[in-house]
Parts: sequence; structure tokens; C-alpha cells
Amino acid sequence: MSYVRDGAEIYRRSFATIRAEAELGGLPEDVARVAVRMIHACGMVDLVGDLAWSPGVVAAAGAALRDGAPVLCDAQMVASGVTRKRLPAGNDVVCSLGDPRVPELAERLGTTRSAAALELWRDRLEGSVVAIGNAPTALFRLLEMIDEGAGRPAAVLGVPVGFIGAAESKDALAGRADLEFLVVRGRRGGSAMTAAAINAIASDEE
Ligand SMILES: C/C1=C2N=C(/C=C3N=C(/C(C)=C4\N[C@@](C)([C@@H]5N=C1[C@](C)(CCC(=O)O)[C@H]5CC(=O)O)[C@@](C)(CC(=O)O)[C@@H]4CCC(=O)O)[C@@](C)(CC(=O)O)[C@@H]\3CCC(=O)O)C(C)(C)[C@@H]/2CCC(=O)O
Repeated sequence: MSYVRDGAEIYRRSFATIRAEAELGGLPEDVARVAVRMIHACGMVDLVGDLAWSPGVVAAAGAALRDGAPVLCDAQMVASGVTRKRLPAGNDVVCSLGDPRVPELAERLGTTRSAAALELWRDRLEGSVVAIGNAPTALFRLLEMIDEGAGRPAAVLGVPVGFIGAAESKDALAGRADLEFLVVRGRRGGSAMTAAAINAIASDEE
């Protein structure tokens, strides 16, 4: 059978197709580069219309990563998708969802495990890069924690997917003047897209 077998060539053609088909013209260059990689992860060139961002988000997240900030992820699927060799400072990629304390925390706090797991981020939140790709409750809880005085991340990529709370949690993030953020408005999102955004910000290489 005839098909492309060269990984680098597949990537080159994919990115060229996305740049030809997606309407990237209205995006700042740094956000466009992130959008291309997010589209690459989900195959939906119309994703651009759902993106919302604060003007400094890519620069802030990139600078934080170069300074060694950890990447705090809501789901292991997000953490697994981050390409470690793209990270500029051997950054820690943290997902606390599997910590043995989390089920009891969730029970006590009356919330999901995804939201409860953020309690274990408290000492690392300040200056971090937060990547939420699955759980709307984690994004809601992050905003509550920041309002309660927890550390302020350098940037928040808020891309949870789904039907219950996903759009609302991302609207809440996009309404924040005090945070650098990138969101995909509406129901679309997911771990792969979120990891792709981190990978784009972490390195200029395609
Ligand atoms: C309500 C939840 C949603 N999960 C979605 C989609 C996917 N989730 C997968 C997997 C394997 C996991 N999801 C959990 C995070 C689990 N999912 C939830 C919760 C019940 C609540 C989260 C919330 O509403 O904020 C959540 C459990 C919790 O108590 O927090 C997961 C921890 C469940 C588990 O396996 O224990 C697990 C994450 C594992 C990890 O990576 O660390 C899917 C792969 C579903 C599947 O198995 O088929 C899929 C992945 C989507 C993605 O790209 O990330 C929704 C649709 C996001 C949904 C939330 C919104 C809704 O409208 O329902």
C-alpha cells in the first residue's frame, strides 16, 4: 500500500494543511502557532473560532517554563501527552489525581477527585503553568482557590471538554482580568488538545 511513512514528512504536511485550511489570520502569531498544534491534535480546523486568550498568555507561559515552572495537569492523560524533551528546563509535569490522599479529600470536600487533587498543588501554584484538559470541576476549583488567596499561576490553559460545566468553567476563566489564559470556548476541549498547547508553548520547533 502507498502511504506516507516518514514521521517528519507527515508532520510537515499536516501543519501545511492546517495553515492552508484554518483561518489563522485574526490571531497573534504566537497564539496562531499554539492553535496550529491544538488543531493538529483534534483534526478540527474550525477550532480557531472558539479560541479566547489574554494577550500575554503565550509569552507568560513560555517565560515561566524557561524559568523552570512546573506544569500542573488535571489528568494523567494531559501529563502523559506533554513531550518532556520539548520542555526548556527539565520542568516537572505534575498530576496529583492518583495521589492516595485524593479519594478521601474528595469525600471530605464533597467534590470530584479531579477538583480535590488541586489541594495538593497549593505549594506549587505560584508562577506555575496550569493545564486543565479534562475536568471542568478542576478549573472551577482553581479559580476558587486563587480567589481564596492561593498562589497565582503564570498562565492557565483551560481546555476541559464536555457537557456539564465545561463551557461555564471556561467562560469564568476567560472573564478573569487577573490571569493569563487560553481557552477553547464551548464543549470542545480535551487532554490531547491541552497537551498539544503546552508542547507548542514549550518549544518553537514543529
Ligand atoms: C465528569 C467527568 C468527565 N470525563 C470526561 C471525559 C473523559 N474522561 C476520561 C477519563 C479516563 C477520566 N476522567 C476522570 C477525570 C473523571 N471524569 C469525569 C469525572 C467523573 C469528574 C470530572 C469533572 O466533572 O470535573 C472524573 C472523576 C473525578 O472524580 O474527578 C477520571 C479521573 C475518571 C477515572 O478514570 O477515574 C479519568 C482521568 C484519568 C487521568 O488521565 O488521570 C475519558 C478517557 C473517558 C473514558 O474513559 O471514556 C475522557 C477523556 C477526555 C479527554 O480528552 O480528557 C468528560 C466528558 C470531560 C466529563 C466532564 C464533563 C461532562 O460533561 O461530563
